[in-house]
Amino acid sequence: MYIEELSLVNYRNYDRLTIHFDHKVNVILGENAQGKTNLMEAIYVLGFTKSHRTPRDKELIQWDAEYGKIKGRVFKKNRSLPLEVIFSSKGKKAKFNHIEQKRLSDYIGSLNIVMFAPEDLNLVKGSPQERRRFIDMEIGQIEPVYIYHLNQYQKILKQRNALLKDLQRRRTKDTTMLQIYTEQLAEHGAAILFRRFRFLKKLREWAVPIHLQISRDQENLKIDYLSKVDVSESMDMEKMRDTYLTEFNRKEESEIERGTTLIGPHRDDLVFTVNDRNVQHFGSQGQQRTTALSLKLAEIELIYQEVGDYPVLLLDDVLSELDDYRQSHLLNAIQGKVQTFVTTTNIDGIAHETIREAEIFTIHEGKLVENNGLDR
Ligand SMILES: Nc1ncnc2c1ncn2[C@@H]1O[C@H](COP(=O)(O)OP(=O)(O)OP(=O)(O)O)[C@@H](O)[C@H]1O
Repeated sequence: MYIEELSLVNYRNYDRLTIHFDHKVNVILGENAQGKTNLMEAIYVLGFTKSHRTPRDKELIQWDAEYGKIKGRVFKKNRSLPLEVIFSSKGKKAKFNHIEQKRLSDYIGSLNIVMFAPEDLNLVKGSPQERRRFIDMEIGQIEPVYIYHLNQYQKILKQRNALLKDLQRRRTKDTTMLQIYTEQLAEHGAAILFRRFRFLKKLREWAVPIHLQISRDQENLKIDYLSKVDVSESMDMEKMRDTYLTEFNRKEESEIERGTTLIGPHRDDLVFTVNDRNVQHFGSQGQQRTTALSLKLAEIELIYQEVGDYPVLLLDDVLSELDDYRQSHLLNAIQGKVQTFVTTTNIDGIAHETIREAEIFTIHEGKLVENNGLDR
């Protein structure tokens, strides 16, 4: 799939902008703080209806404007489809093929995106929350029902934690309501966990050989799921739910004492091992970067396998962070098959032929000042 056209109205530092993109590689060139990342973010938001940089949608609307709009035309499966996401003080709306989607989970998946930004290089080293976010976003766009379970889970978790705090304060023994929340949490928790295991199994199939190749046959990558509950990939969803229920019952007293939910997918993590050493704690920066790159490349292939179309790839300021070898591995892997957007302040630092053939858009203060691409 690829984006044919993008229009912005009152989005961040863009008043109005319409761009027609090349279906291969597009370079967004500009000095610092001109709006390169804002443009990448807009594409990301068109796919996910939320930003990768902020949880606050209000920040996406241009200062002093009433609303902000992103419109795009995506070519996939031989059709050109209009997408639209609008933000205002009343909330956000997402339209697919001119029809407003009631639930955002019905919209997500319309445009598949893989983003690789400098902060992703910290995926291995960063907090468990970052790794959970990574799997959640990826599963969500392949299987939107996952988003429904995640949203439900978060809602119930909040209510359950409030109740646990209340029980802690009141020191009551009546846990009828807690039981109801526990059952609901176990149900959605198992739906999440089951899909995470399934996703990881497929991710490994791609990421392990890619990692071996990038490391010139030197590094064996392992990806494990870390849970506080004794669950395994071979369990079915029902068994996972029962395991959660048993564990919640066992932990009930300590949960009330602590006033919070102690187990569940919101506490889980991923562990990356290279040649039997934990990369997070013992990996070199190079190994951590190779791991992040292998995961991103694996994601691209996995989306192709699952949805039958390559996603759009956003490389925000990341190429210059990779050494020449990793840079050309990445660009060789996507060459000719994945529509790619690259931001940079200086194109000279990227020698690869893919970039030399790219369409180049120069951005200055939220305006497209030059489009000197293929017809240079
Ligand atoms: N809601 C908003 N309304 C108007 N302008 C905004 C808004 N949010 C951010 N900006 C402006 O957008 C600009 C930053 O753009 P962006 O983050 O895309 O920079 P960039 O071109 O990627 O630069 P760098 O290379 O430094 O990352 C800043 O000038 C900032 O003031």
